[in-house]
Formats: sequence, structure tokens, C-alpha cells
Amino acid sequence: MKKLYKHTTRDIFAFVLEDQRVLKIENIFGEPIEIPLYSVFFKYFPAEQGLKIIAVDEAPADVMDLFFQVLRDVTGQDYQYSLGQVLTVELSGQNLHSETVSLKSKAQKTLLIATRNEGKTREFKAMFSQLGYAIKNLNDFPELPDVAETGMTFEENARLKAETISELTGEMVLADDSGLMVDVLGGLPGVWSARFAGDHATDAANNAKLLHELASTAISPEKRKAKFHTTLVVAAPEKDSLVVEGEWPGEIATIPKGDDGFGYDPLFVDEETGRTAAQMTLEQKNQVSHRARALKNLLKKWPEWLRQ
Ligand SMILES: O=P(O)(O)OP(=O)(O)OP(=O)(O)OC[C@H]1O[C@@H](n2cnc3c(O)ncnc32)[C@H](O)[C@@H]1O
Ligand SMILES: [Mg+2]
Repeated sequence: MKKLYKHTTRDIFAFVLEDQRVLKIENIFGEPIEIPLYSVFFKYFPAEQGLKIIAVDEAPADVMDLFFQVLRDVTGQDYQYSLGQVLTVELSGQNLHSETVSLKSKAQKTLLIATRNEGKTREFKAMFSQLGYAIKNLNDFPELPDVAETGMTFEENARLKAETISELTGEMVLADDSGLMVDVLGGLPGVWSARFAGDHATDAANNAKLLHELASTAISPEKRKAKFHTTLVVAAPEKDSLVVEGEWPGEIATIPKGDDGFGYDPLFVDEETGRTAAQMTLEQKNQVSHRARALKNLLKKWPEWLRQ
């Protein structure tokens, strides 16, 4: 028999999941509840075990309370917490953990993007803020693992990132796998864009390698045709993932230009305007980029997919 925990006054229940390292928080009747407990869960909850919390009404502070009650019970440690702008966890009067949090207001939804790339995240933040979503990425959850991109296609890698993190958190998760595809290089660097000049290569090293590869073979502009590609995957528990793509045609400049953006932006010349992506403001890039086009395709399918 699973041990069932219940909040002292509210109809909020919890039980421990054996052999499943997830934290699932469900709200039966209302909106999904956003509660900043993942870091604490992955840090302190016994390894190999998960927790499912079911709330009958939306009461984030009481869900917190029940979570810490269970944590104390399963660890035998007297963890205490306080919650304001910052969530702190204490043991025997000693501060163990501090994290800036905002308990979700009903109007604002949060979407987790399975990326550690702050350049991508900035672009998504701007695009999603117009849709009423706040964005978090994996840098907000240091306890979540890095997902190895072992796939040979953008879709395989985007699925790996979205589905792994969704399984671990029990939340809906978006992932982006993207890259630059240069015609004369047969589509390279493609899925290897982040690692073109070697594992953990800097953007500058990747750009230098690209210029080097094109120096002898591709002198004329028509030989320097390229496109940016994005595949987006949204994964959620008990659902088949949603997959969409977007592409942005252009060519590779002979010298880097512009200071904005990230990655290959200083070398990627937009076909329409002749400017590099790094010469555009974030807003301008978000009108035309591969990521923006993929998001547009996502928004066409997302509402129907959410209803399924
Ligand atoms: O996997 P995550 O954590 O999302 O971050 P990443 O940087 O490894 O991202 P990818 O695996 O999708 O690799 C894509 C690489 O392609 C490049 N890239 C993707 N989109 C870009 C853009 O909009 N502008 C410039 N370069 C981009 C950039 O070098 C990225 O590191
Ligand atoms: Mg990556």
C-alpha cells in the first residue's frame, strides 16, 4: 500500500512514487499550478523516488506546506522553509538553499524551455511575452541533468531534450534544436552547429571554423547560400509530442558584422535585407528568423494539440 499524505486543513494529497524520479503536481479542477519546488525536490528528495501531489483547489502555498511535510517524513530531517520573494530552506537553523521565486498569478502562465542557451531564451522570452507566458530555462533548474544530443536529426535532438525534461518534471516542456546549414558544405554544420569547432566550442571558434571552411571553396556569393533551421518539439505527460519547423534563407558573409544576437548571427546575411542577423535588433530578428517562423507554425497547431 502506498502511504498517502494529506494536508492538515486542505484537500491536497501526496504519495511517493517508487523508482520514478519525477515531481508531478496536478490540480484537478483548475489551471495547472506553478510551484517552484523542482530545485528543492531534485536536491533533497531521496534518489530514485518521485512524488505526486494532487490538489483539489488551487492553493500554491498549501501545496508547498504539504511538500515539506512529506520531505521531512521521507528524509527524517527537520527541513523548514520560508517563502516570500525568495524561497529559503533551512535545517537546524542553517540556510541550505535560497531561490528567487514568483508564485504564479492566475493570469501569467510559465513555460519551461529545455535549453541552456541564453541567446535562444532571450528570443523566446520576447516572443512568448506577447502570448502571456513567462519563460524559464534549464539554467533556472541546476539540478536537472544535461541531455546528450545523440540524435542525427534536429527532430531527434529536440525530442530528446523536450521529452526527457518533461518526463523528469511532469510538466509541459518546449525544446528547440537548431543550426546553420550551408549549401556548399552539404548542409553542415547542421545538427553539429554548436560543436562545429569541437565540444564546448565558443561562438567565435565556430564562426572562425566556418569562414575557414568556405575560404577556398566558396568565393562567389551564390556559393555561400545557407539557411538557419529550427525544429521545435513540445512534450507533455501522456501526450504524443508536437513537432514543427521553421527555416530562414540567407548567405554567409566574408567577415563578421554586427554585435547583437548569438552563435552564427554575425556571419548570417538575411536574403531580404542584406543585413547580418547580428546587425538586427532582437525585435527585427524575431520578425523573420527560423525560430520565429517555427513558433508561428507551432501556434497554428498548439491549441488543437492542447485539447487532445
Ligand atoms: O541545446 P541547447 O541547450 O538548446 O543549446 P545549444 O546552443 O546547444 O543549441 P543547439 O543544440 O540547438 O545548437 C544550435 C547551435 O546553432 C547555432 N544557432 C542556432 N540558432 C541560432 C541563431 O538564431 N543565431 C545564431 N546561431 C544560431 C548556435 O551556434 C547554437 O549553439
Ligand atoms: Mg545543444
